[in-house]
Amino acid sequence: MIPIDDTPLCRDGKVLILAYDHGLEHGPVDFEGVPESADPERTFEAATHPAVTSVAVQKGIAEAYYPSYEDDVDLLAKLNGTSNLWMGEPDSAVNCSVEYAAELGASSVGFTVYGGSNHEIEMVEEFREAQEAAREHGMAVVMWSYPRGQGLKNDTKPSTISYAARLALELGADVAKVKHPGSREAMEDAVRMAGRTKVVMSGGSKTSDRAFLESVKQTIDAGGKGLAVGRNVWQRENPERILDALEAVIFEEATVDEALEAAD
Ligand SMILES: O=P(O)(O)OC[C@H]1O[C@](O)(COP(=O)(O)O)[C@@H](O)[C@@H]1O
Repeated sequence: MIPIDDTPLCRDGKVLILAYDHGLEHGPVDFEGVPESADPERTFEAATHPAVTSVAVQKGIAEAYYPSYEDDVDLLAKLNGTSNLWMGEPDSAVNCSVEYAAELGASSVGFTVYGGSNHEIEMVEEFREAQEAAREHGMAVVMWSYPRGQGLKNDTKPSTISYAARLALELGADVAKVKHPGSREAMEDAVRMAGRTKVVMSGGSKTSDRAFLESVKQTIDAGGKGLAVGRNVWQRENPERILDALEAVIFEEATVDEALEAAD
């Protein structure tokens, strides 16, 4: 574990990762509601908001767009990913090395592990290689810890999320990105299981401002350290407005009402 509070991934010990790997993970369907969102520059612009600690993208987007933003935005390079065209048991191809992520200017790396998948063994072995290489480069490691597979029917069950958080600690991640398990108590248990690994909530599909901010608030109140979010920011017509509200909830201990007021 490295002292990630001293890295750009954190601000005051908290984390707000703006994720934009959906073009690979879900495909163009995610850009349909707000067609401008297909342009990566729009998300890089949003990532210049002071609430955002890092932007998480795949190698190709980093190569093509990050050079114009490297002075203003911190880069988290996602090292693996799968398209929605893949119909097999959950798996994720490693498409970028830690060495290349460092060359691209990333200060941290992200890696998906599908615990419980029939491919868990290989994924964990690939994670080991990435985690140890990241240590050599002093880069923080964020695990997208998403238990899923044919044996797992409910991937947001509290016990599953606690296990996801624990997997991240056991395998050496600095940050565990997990789905919201449905209540503050369940998130508290996940935070407890993660020990010194910071827990951040995964944003999920777009919901109302209030519902989304309430889940983030629950995460912070449960001891979580922030959020890794995509659709709930850039699928909005005005990403800046929700980022203002997120800044209030995550970094300023605001209530949801106060945050909504601050954003208006
Ligand atoms: O849970 P799913 O549908 O596989 O979503 C994976 C996507 O969710 C994220 O982990 C977080 O983004 P969202 O906030 O949009 O859910 C992305 O990095 C990734 O592309």
